Amino acid sequence: MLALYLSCGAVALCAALYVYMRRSLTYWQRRKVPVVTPTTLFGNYGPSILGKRSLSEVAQDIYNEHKDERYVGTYFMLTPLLQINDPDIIRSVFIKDFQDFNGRGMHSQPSYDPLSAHLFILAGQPWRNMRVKLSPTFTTGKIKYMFDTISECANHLREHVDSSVAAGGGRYVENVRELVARFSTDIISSVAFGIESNSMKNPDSEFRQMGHRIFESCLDVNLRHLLLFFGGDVMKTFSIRCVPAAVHNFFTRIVDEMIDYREKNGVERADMLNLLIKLKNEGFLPPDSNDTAEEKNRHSDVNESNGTEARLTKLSGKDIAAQVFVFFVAGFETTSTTTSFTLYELAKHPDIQDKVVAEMDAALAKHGGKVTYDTIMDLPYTDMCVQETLRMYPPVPFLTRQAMVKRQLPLSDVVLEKGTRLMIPVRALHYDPQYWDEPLRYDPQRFTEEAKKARPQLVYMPFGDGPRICIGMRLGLVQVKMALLTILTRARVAVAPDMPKEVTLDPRCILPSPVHGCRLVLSARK
Ligand code: HEM
Repeated sequence: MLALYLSCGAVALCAALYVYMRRSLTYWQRRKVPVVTPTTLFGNYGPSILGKRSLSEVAQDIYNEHKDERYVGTYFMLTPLLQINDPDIIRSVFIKDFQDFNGRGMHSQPSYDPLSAHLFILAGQPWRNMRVKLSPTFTTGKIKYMFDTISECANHLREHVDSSVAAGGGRYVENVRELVARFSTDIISSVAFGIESNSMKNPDSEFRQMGHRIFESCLDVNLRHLLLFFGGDVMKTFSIRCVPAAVHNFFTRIVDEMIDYREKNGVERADMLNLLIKLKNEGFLPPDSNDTAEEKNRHSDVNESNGTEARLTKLSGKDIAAQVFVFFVAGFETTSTTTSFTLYELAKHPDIQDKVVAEMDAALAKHGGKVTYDTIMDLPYTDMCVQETLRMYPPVPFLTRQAMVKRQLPLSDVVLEKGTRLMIPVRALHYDPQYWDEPLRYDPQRFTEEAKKARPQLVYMPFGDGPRICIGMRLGLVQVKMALLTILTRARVAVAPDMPKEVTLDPRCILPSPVHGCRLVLSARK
């Protein structure tokens, strides 16, 4: 009898589960939204969940198959995800109707996971307050203020290239992806934490190890990334943090110690931690004499109107830890990916490399042989190359937004429930032949002022757009150009013979990571 009850119970459970799944997977159909047929267990993201294709490549496949639709309903397992293909709708979501779409749909749980309360994850008023506070940290004036620290890291990179070239008798082979990851780690740990991580000299430095732990492709890390987007309730129920315990403990300990040390010893240093400690003690940062007129205006707007609440609230030690943590996470992998892919493309295109190097030599001659902030700003062609790299290899290949209220999707009659997630397939837009002639070809000329004006808005967004645009964009570009200048003024780059002809991205990594690294031959310049 018991066996009969158990069998009936199991059948009823399976039937209920089946009905629930079928109902979940007809969410878009019921709203008359064009839909990509999902599979029962994984929705439309099976290849990505199974580690066969990256999330952004799946979004790109969906885009290519459905690009006549302005938006298309998909499912991440059972979670509805509306993919937006139309740049006009994207513009409304990012800019015009931003107040209703200001979240990313990620989960912050400060009570047991203080590092998750950072700018990238926060939404609504807490995000707004934090953004108002942190924006003055990234102005031109503040980047100039940190420039000497960046230069010091570049000196270590130069010494490394010089000594390796000399040791190799004039040339050597290096995985530049790892090399520039070490350089970026040194910069971010130095400008954000005020700590010399010394990764250039010691590839196993603690900061470099943490970088590996955060982005390594393993089940633990991949699961946390997915849960951050799609499993807030699971994270809450089981008190799961956004990063493994070792990473959490490292960052919280180090920031506590640094704040304590600086406050006790009255230490001031030209870095972000210094600025954040000011935000902790005074609540706001005064404008800098080196800021542009636009930055100064924005600053006074912020302090006089909507910034009042933000101005009065002071940052806590935990807030500081979360923000420097996100500067590290958002700042090191993005810049090192961009630098290494630019070097790779220049190695494949010697004519473009010649033009870049000639421009660098001319800029150095103009600035008395010194690498200053102005030297870096005097590299317009190099900048076009970097922009083209960011088109072909966007370090953040998809973006998300979340409806903060029940409302219509702009320029449509679809009603979105509060909490609905939107997916913006950045990489797919960057490769659409409708906007980019021969998209597989590396061509910096796409970024002349005329070419940029001729293109529709919001088909190119390596830094996102609107009020949530990357806060570290200018700092990131300075870092990338500094690395390029340091390497290319010492050595010529060519693709190593053992590098495959085409780049294959690791399908298990959330950010683009070439499976075979990026092996280049560096030869002393004549
Ligand atoms: C080439 C380098 C970089 C690229 C391509 C990049 C790209 C991006 C993108 C696409 C976003 C999302 C924007 C959106 O949703 O509209 C973002 C946000 C962000 N980035 Fe960057 N980033 C870079 C460098 C940096 C650096 C150096 C830092 C800090 C040191 C940084 C800190 C952040 C932060 C804190 C956010 C969250 C902003 C917010 O939500 O208000 N990024 N970045």
